[in-house]
Amino acid sequence: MKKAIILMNMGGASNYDEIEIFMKNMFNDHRIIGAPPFVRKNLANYITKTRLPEVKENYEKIGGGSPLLSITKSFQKKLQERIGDAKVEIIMRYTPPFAKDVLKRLKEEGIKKLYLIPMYPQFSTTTTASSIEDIRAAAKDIGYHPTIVSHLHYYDFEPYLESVEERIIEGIGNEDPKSLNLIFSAHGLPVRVIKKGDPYQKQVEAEVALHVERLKQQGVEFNQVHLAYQSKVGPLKWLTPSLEMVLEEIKNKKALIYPIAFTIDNSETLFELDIEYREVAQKLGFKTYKVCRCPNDSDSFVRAVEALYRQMK
Ligand SMILES: C=CC1=C(C)c2cc3[nH]c(cc4nc(cc5[nH]c(cc1n2)c(C)c5CCC(=O)O)C(CCC(=O)O)=C4C)c(C)c3C=C
Ligand SMILES: [Fe+2]
Ligand SMILES: [Fe+2]
Repeated sequence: MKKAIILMNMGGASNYDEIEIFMKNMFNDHRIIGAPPFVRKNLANYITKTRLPEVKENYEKIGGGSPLLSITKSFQKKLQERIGDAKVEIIMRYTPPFAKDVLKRLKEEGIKKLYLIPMYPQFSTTTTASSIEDIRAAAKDIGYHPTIVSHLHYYDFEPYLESVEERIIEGIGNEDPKSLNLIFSAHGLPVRVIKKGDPYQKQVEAEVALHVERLKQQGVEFNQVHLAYQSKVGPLKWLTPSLEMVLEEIKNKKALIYPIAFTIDNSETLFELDIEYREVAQKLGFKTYKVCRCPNDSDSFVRAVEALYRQMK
């Protein structure tokens, strides 16, 4: 039977033209903004218009676009080299490649089964659920009825944890870990979303605990370990403590940041963490401020996703 693995992610603006597309699509997603469709459409246009100039400037500082798609393509190529019995495809939620276009092609190619794998380790209704819904709706729209199986999360999957710890150890470099404060920085979410039952925060916390324990077993202990939330937008109350709050409370002024909600580097890691929060840390007098890379297209992460696929029935 002809099969395809679908790597699902949010998307990122690869160039200036895609910034508006990304923002409009994101703010029109009912999983992101829970207002009725008409209100959401107007709100999406308003937020996009007001945020656009600032967001454009931010992307300029990381070379004019998000690296999310290009790194994902490299990951796709490496995964495809290891997988002979299925095609590996990418579907982004807010920027191309869109679900409808990819699925039309797969329908024509006679692909009968889809294995959906999120590039998000923790499940959230705002990310993984939104992508799965989008793919199911697009398939229905074009009259395509493959068997669909989905992986919902892998925050506790050993091969994935290993690929993260490899990056943390790489980030430590020549420093003594006991002199560093490790901050796991997770993309924030409105508290309202968590109160409705979204398991994201619980899964992030559980993953942090697993890393602390596993790193200790590898002889890697830090001065302190923290969990913080980044990327707040809009007036709602979001998860705390924010990364800024945590940086303010650290006494030894030496921080190593690990972006725990992403597997692929993007504007939130390259711009927000590596540029914006670095400036905050410098103002606060940090002597060390390092941001770990995401697993990206590392062999260990490619092997982890291959292992996830092999578990799917
Ligand atoms: C407005 C609400 C938002 C929610 C809820 C949200 C959840 C969420 N997002 C990611 C991953 C990514 N977000 C990225 C960018 C981004 N996210 C929001 C807003 C929400 N995200 C905005 C407005 C933006 C654009 C940048 C900005 O204006 O700050 C990206 C980066 C894409 C790129 O360009 O490289 C990623 C990745 C997760 C994991 C998540 C919930 C758990
Ligand atoms: Fe986001
Ligand atoms: Fe952000």
